[in-house]
Amino acid sequence: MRLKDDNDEEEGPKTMSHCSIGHLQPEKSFVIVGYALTSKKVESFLKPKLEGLARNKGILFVAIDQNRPLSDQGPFDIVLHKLTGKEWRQILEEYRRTHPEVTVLDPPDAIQHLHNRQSMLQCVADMNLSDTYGKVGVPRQLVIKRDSSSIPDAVTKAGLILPLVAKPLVADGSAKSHELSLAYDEYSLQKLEPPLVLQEFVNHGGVLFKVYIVGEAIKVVRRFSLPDVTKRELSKNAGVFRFPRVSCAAASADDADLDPSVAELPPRPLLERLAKELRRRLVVF
Ligand SMILES: Nc1ncnc2c1ncn2[C@@H]1O[C@H](COP(=O)(O)OP(=O)(O)OP(=O)(O)O)[C@@H](O)[C@H]1O
Ligand SMILES: O=P(O)(O)O[C@H]1[C@H](OP(=O)(O)O)[C@@H](OP(=O)(O)O)[C@@H](O)[C@@H](O)[C@@H]1OP(=O)(O)O
Repeated sequence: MRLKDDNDEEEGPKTMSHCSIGHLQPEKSFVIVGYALTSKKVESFLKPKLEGLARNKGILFVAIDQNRPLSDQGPFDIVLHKLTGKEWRQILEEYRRTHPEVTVLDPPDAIQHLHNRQSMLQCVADMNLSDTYGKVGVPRQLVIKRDSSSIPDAVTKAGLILPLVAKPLVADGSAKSHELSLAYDEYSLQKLEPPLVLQEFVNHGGVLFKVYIVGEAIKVVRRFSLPDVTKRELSKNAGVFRFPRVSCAAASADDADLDPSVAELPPRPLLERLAKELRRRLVVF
């Protein structure tokens, strides 16, 4: 896309935020990324450093005004969004229909199943990667749609082993969807609020890896996580413990002096296969 300056009559004024059109070279081609994100996400993601780096590579971020029709804004090469809700979904679908030349990251249909913790893991569970570089699996889990009094029985029938991590079924990015609990005993399970997913707690040495994938690029970061639960702790603890967001950006363990047995990053070939397979199955960019 060619972005000219403000006086260009052909293209009309651009809605620009976080960048000043006056600084642009009139004849330079820019990729224009319209973004629709929560203010929290703008703060954590659209850092001046990222914007500067992007601009040097010919990429401009432009805020989408959610109070104005999307078609009146732009033109965009890419629409980057992380908003949920039926109304926004319809706006994007309509925009995709009328602007097939614009890449929407990601199309609402493609990410719908990621808003539910059961369906989001299904394609991982369905994957049958050979065990050449390490195993890929999901914790054993059970979905409870309603009736908290039925949980202890359902857990016994499913043969799940305590402790269990309880996660809201809906994963829509809201603070509520991040409210996780750890249940140590069967009786306390009735205190949980469906709809939820119950997962067996998997000891993992108090460290986890977050894997970010963009195209062929794979970036792994190390984060502190929940500590292992020992048999002794399990026998002396009871009840449900709510835990705040663990493994967030502030919990980086990239530079921590860790035992090599937990610090070692997952093998690259495994991540590459996983990335390829997930992209194929999820049909996302
Ligand atoms: N089955 C489990 N066994 C042990 N720890 C778990 C389990 N599930 C989640 N955790 C812990 O809870 C944290 C949050 O889990 P969640 O499933 O919400 O991950 P997430 O979706 O990757 O989180 P985020 O939205 O922050 O990226 C994990 O980082 C991990 O520390
Ligand atoms: O809060 P941050 O900006 O850091 O981003 C977090 C992001 O929240 P947001 O996109 O809603 O803001 C989360 O998305 P939802 O599960 O809520 O959809 C999830 O992707 C986390 O892994 C991200 O943490 P990070 O991996 O970057 O540490």
